[in-house]
Amino acid sequence: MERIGDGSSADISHPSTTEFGGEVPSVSSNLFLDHVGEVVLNLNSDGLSWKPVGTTHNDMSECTCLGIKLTSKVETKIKFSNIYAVELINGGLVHKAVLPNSGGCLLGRGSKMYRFVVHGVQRSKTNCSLWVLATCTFGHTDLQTCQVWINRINDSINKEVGRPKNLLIFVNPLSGKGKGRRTWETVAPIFSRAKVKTKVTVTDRAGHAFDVMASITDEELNSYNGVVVVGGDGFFNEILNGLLSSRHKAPYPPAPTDFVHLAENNNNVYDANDTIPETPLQNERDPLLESSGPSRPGFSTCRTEACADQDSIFPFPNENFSLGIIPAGSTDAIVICTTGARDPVTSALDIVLGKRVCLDIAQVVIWRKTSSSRGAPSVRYAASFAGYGFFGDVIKESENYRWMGPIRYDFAGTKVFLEHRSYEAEIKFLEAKTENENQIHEKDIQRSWTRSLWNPPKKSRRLACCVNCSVCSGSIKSICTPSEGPIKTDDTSEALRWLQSKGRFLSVGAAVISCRNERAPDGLVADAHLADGFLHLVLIKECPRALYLWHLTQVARKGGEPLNFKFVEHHKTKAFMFTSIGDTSVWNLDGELFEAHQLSAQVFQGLISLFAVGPGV
Ligand SMILES: Nc1ncnc2c1ncn2[C@@H]1O[C@H](COP(=O)(O)OP(=O)(O)OP(=O)(O)O)[C@@H](O)[C@H]1O
Repeated sequence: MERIGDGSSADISHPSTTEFGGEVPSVSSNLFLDHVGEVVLNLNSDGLSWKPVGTTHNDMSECTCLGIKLTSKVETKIKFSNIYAVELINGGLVHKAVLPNSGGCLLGRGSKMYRFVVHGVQRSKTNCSLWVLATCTFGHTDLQTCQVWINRINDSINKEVGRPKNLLIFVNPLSGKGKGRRTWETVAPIFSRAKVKTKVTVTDRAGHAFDVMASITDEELNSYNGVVVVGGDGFFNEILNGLLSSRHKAPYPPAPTDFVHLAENNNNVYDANDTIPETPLQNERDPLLESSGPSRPGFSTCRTEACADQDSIFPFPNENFSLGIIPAGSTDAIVICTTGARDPVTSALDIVLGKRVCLDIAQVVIWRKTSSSRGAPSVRYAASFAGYGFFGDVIKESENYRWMGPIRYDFAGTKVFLEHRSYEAEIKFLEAKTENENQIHEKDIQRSWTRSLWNPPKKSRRLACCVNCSVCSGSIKSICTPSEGPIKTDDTSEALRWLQSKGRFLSVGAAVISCRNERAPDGLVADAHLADGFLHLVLIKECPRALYLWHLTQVARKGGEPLNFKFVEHHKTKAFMFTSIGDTSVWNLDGELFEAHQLSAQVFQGLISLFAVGPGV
């Protein structure tokens, strides 16, 4: 064991074992810990541990430190994986111990010390999804001793893999009733403390971030470890599309054999198995989006020449590049699904600590905006949800009440619910391996449900996504494995079979993830996972308003069973094609609106890496 210090502090004992699995500590010295007194601080390969001089472990169970009450001896250690910064602070007094029996010599009044702060995190005691900051101030009369400790700790945390060093940040100042900038100011010190370089862009219009992401060269993008969005789901969607639109090369989603798309202007026949063309697909502006800003794009594409000419050096998935979200929006479903909380500090800490999960992404191809349009197809990406009918109408209506802030969704939702509109459509979807099993299971439940309306149905088997989710990690071996998609139509080993649902629908939804949010605590589809490689189609057939209300109340209830109704179909699928018949609603993609008379969608498993740990249960 190596000792740091000039011997001015009290003698240290030489523990033969430590808190870390019996390993002998490599470094140890006596320091003064704020609010505790003199401690023996040990550093070994896992982290730091400390013990007040002259106390036993049992005494430690009552000690107060880190600005919080420590309730057990296990909290007298912190792993390097939970430390994000260490810094020297101005000399000053180290406060006396709060424990009368902390032992050792306490500093007398007026004794000056050099001090350094270890910035760490720990899980909240009341909500296991939340990180709380845990700071620990150590002092010593010798500056050199402090400096050696700082260097040692820094060396160790620099060895932690996957921590970002350089990030591109986009702040939407208008998110969630104008709280984007304030949210960034709250968490910015975490990034500077962790010595993460940030290039911050506060957007000045809708589409600004999309333009930057679409036009930035791959070379410049590669100089960053990721892009962090300070805003809501819609803003994240904008950046996701800016990132992928010009870089993600993949065929269109598979389509039923009878599908042909003839584009009028150039007589091009688009085959669903074509790779998406490199040239801009569509430069029309989406009239639905006009009201939101003067130059908001319909997410066509705006690649600059500089970018268009080069071969992509930006693979997906990309283990060196992750997206991050610091929630500041009105819904923040993606953050809630990926962190289990809606807390800017937790998200910022996940980012600086380099925690990552893989995220499925849906590619949506709009073949026809209206029944008569014959333009070339255009492509968008979604991270959480694509919804039509009720979901589209609510977002469209809510745009008129943006000034209300998040409450606009409740207001618009009530209005649209009372109108009770349904839309005729045909949905063809690929049969998933488990589909038969699901259908049988769901039919059983539906039968029992309709037989006895007053008895609650048997709970369906649910396996919600969680931290270290076995479904997601079973599907994706590591974040650097290539994604499974696209789905191949010529895959003879397992013939693709198309199933169909046709009729009048109150809504058609495809959830990529569970879409948990404050109005739907289990999400729209409770057992949709972050990276299960499936789209979860939820088709709500026309039904009496009272039953639809019943369904909605189940969505809004923790432990509710919104899928267990006769008029609700739930299908896990890899791809689907939607065609409207007659009147059309609008589509809502991660909260963003667009028109589509006909579209197809497929999922890319684990396409994106996101700074998060997954939801606590
Ligand atoms: N400076 C800006 N001015 C106007 N609109 C902007 C600006 N920057 C981004 N936007 C657009 O604002 C829209 C909504 O943003 P965001 O998703 O952050 O907030 P929200 O709608 O309040 O939250 P949520 O999507 O979670 O419901 C996005 O589509 C984004 O393109």
